[in-house]
Amino acid sequence: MATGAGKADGAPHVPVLLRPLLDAVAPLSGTWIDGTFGAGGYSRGLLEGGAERVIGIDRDPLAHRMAEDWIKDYGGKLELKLGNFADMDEFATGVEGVVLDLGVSSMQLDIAERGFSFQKDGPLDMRMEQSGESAAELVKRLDETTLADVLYTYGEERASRRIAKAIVRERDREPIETTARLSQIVEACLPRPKPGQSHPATRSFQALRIAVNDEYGALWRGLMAAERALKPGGWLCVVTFHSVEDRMVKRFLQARSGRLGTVSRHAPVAPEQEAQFVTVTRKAVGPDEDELKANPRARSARLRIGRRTDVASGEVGADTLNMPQLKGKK
Ligand SMILES: C[S@@+](CC[C@H](N)C(=O)[O-])C[C@H]1O[C@@H](n2cnc3c(N)ncnc32)[C@H](O)[C@@H]1O
Repeated sequence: MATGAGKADGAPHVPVLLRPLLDAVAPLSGTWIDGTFGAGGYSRGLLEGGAERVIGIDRDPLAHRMAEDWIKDYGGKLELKLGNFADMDEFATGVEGVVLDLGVSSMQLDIAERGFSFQKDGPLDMRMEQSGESAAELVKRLDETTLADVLYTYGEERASRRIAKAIVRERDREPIETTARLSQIVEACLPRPKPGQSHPATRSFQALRIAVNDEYGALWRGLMAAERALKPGGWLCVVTFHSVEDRMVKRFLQARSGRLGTVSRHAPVAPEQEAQFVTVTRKAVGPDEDELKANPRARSARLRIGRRTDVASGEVGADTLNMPQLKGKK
């Protein structure tokens, strides 16, 4: 079996929380959708664990190029589709399971030209699909208030207004076109981090990446698409890397398992509804000590799993999921 999967010019992508996921859904069988193929770590884990077929989806053409060499080793058992997991039920329905391992891969972060990382100087790009509006164009186009809202809502950046003001001031002097320049502008707005704290630009880069790739919109539509794609008894497994995403998945599973509770303390309790899912993980599963030692990137990862019932699907509103909405955006 080829072993080169997942290597770009840096370290290979190490799959996060794969072991607890495989243990929770064992014994594996049938067809699975891996909606975030990346370096194919989950797809290989599923097939080697007993799944009969895996349909991998990735919106980044890089993931496809990097899989070319080794994917044929799996014969027809592993198929890779270029697309968004928000449309996964167009690729397959009646599946045994869906896995989503959200965010970006190490390969994407490691290539400076992709512009995802504040640790590598490159063009301010951040587009997973390598098409559409780049982060540099977004930073150029948005007005100060909307920029601040993006940083606050998508990155939970409390200094959002200060940073947005600095971005607007600096872009008037000279367009902000590189990751290093944006990183310096953000750093200058924030106190120096204490040991163990994350880099000051982490939240701003996360926010812009989420906006550029409409990641929350894709997650919301992807959860509903998974509901349509799964057969009764099928597994929905989602790994998230920050609290806003984790809350969306939690709310989705709560809402769809008839355990919505109160939306806020001012809202009435939602009426019981027929459950489309049974929640398997009441609490999100995080990495254990061994995984943390081996892979520090796993630090913020959280796994949630639900199991599909045989009740027909319906729409889930963005407000039901507490999906972050930018102010003034319909
Ligand atoms: C964290 S990596 C997945 C790594 C993978 N589980 C592995 O073990 O190699 C996330 C991948 O999902 C892709 N991705 C993110 N959002 C997506 C979406 N909405 N549709 C399709 N692919 C997406 C990214 O391009 C990236 O390659």
